[in-house]
Amino acid sequence: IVTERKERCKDDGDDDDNNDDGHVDNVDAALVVKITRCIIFVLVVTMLCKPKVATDISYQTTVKHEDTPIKVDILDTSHQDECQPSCHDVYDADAFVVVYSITDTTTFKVAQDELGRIRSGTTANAPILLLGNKLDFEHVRKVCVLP
Ligand SMILES: Nc1nc2c(ncn2[C@@H]2O[C@H](COP(=O)(O)OP(=O)(O)OP(=O)(O)O)[C@@H](O)[C@H]2O)c(=O)[nH]1
Repeated sequence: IVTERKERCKDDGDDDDNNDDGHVDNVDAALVVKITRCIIFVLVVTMLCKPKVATDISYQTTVKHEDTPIKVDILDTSHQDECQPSCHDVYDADAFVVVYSITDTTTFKVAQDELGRIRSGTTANAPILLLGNKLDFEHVRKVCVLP
C-alpha cells in the first residue's frame, strides 16, 4: 500500500506538502504495521482457540458425587480416519469413556486401538470405562461376549 502511494505521488509530480517530509508516508507505514499486527494477532488467537478436529464437541457439565457437585469438562471426540493421538488433547484427561457399538465390529476394533493409545500415553493410569451401546439391537449383535 505504501509503495503504491509513493508511486502515485511520483507520477502526479506531487508537490503536496504533506509528503515533502515523508510524514504522511510514515503515518501510513505505522498504520500498516498496526493493521498487520492486528491481523496476525487475530489469526494466532483463532488458531489456538479452534478445536483440533472440527467435529469434536467440547462442553462443561456438573455431576453429583455423594451430594457434592463436581464440574466436569467433556471432550466428545469424533472418530476420524487416520486420526493420531495428536489430533486430540485428550491424552491429559483425568478419565476416559470409550464407546463402541455392539452391532459394528469396526467400532470395537477402534475402541481397542484407543485403549492401547490411552494406556501407552502419559495417562496410563487414568480410569477407563469401556461401554458397548445399542443393546436394544441385541438381535443384530456383531461383537460377541464370552459366556
Ligand atoms: N438405537 C440406538 N441408537 C443409538 C444408541 N447409541 C447411539 N445411537 C445412535 O447412533 C448414532 C450415532 O451416535 P453418536 O453418539 O453420534 O455416535 P458417535 O460415535 O459419537 O458419532 P461421531 O461423533 O459422529 O463419530 C446416533 O443416531 C444415535 O442416536 C443406542 O444405544 N441405541
